[in-house]
Amino acid sequence: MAKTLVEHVRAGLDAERGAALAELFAALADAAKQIEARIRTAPLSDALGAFGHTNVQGEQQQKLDVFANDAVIGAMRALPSVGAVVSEEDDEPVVFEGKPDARFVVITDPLDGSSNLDVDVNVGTIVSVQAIVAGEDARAAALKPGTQQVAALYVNYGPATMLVYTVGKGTHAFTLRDGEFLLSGEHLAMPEQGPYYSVNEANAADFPQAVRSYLTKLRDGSMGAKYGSRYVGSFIADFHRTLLKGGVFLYPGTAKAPGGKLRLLYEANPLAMLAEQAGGKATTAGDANGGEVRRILEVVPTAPHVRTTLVIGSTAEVSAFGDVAAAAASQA
Ligand SMILES: O=P(O)(O)OC[C@H]1O[C@](O)(COP(=O)(O)O)[C@@H](O)[C@@H]1O
Ligand SMILES: [Mg+2]
Ligand SMILES: [Mg+2]
Repeated sequence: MAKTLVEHVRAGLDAERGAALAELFAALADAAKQIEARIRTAPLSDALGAFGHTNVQGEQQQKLDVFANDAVIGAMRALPSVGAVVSEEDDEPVVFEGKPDARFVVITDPLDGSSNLDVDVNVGTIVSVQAIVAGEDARAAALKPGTQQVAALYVNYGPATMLVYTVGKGTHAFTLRDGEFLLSGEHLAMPEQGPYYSVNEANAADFPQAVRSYLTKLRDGSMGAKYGSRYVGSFIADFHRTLLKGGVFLYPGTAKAPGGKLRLLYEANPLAMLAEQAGGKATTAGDANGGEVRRILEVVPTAPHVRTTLVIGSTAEVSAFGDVAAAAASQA
């Protein structure tokens, strides 16, 4: 009989911590089941389309962004252990008063891949968990580097609904069946080198020279293999494939977003932790002059919605990017 999510989390940790995180994951899984049910029948209801409000990112919120946000916040509000939620959809942290035993701040992208919602393509939910250290307010607790994450998880609403998590003891996958997330992949190992690169090449003209040289290297076979290209446009879907098959996903700086598009706290950090726990790697993509490439998890966040450039995936490809960027910087 396949292990349930709660059983697996409890089994991997000491009793006290296991119980607290199992309770948190069970509540997140319940929120994910609500979101999954809404997405699955969305074309039959009025669940699709714009909500008619612009969020702190300047993006048109989709109705399902708001639904997913309410589902996650609602589930966290009910838990004594969660002091606040930092969400892509809310300008400021949502702080829950009157919780003396609060020990976690939950940081979330309630619905990732919103541009794909109306066309029935994979979307996801992303969560990072930071501890609230005594005397810290929610915002300070959230603005810690990714190395201090207590846990990270995502849900991929695809042909199957899958939940992938880490608490720093490997990366594990679960599949939803009959209302239960059941273990379907334990201690996932990202291949050291993979067949695909994934980037929005429509922005290629704006990419820093180092990124353009790197993409040429992936295309011309000088990495010892000729790569295929895959880009879904939902970070979760592109990451999930990279986790299972290997390769690399990049979101470098562009003219529109020189500092990158993806958000450090609730997109890059949790997936970087999951990647590293599966033997992969995640770095920034440097700046316009190929400048310093840094381990994502060591970047100190300056604000809840700060963006970052990103290169994430198999060690061979991500390390090769670091080498290309270093060479470009030495010539600059
Ligand atoms: O359309 P672009 O510029 O390639 O951006 C796609 C990226 O934007 C995102 O949709 C941003 O995430 P949200 O949908 O949560 O805002 C990522 O999922 C995806 O990787
Ligand atoms: Mg997102
Ligand atoms: Mg989102």
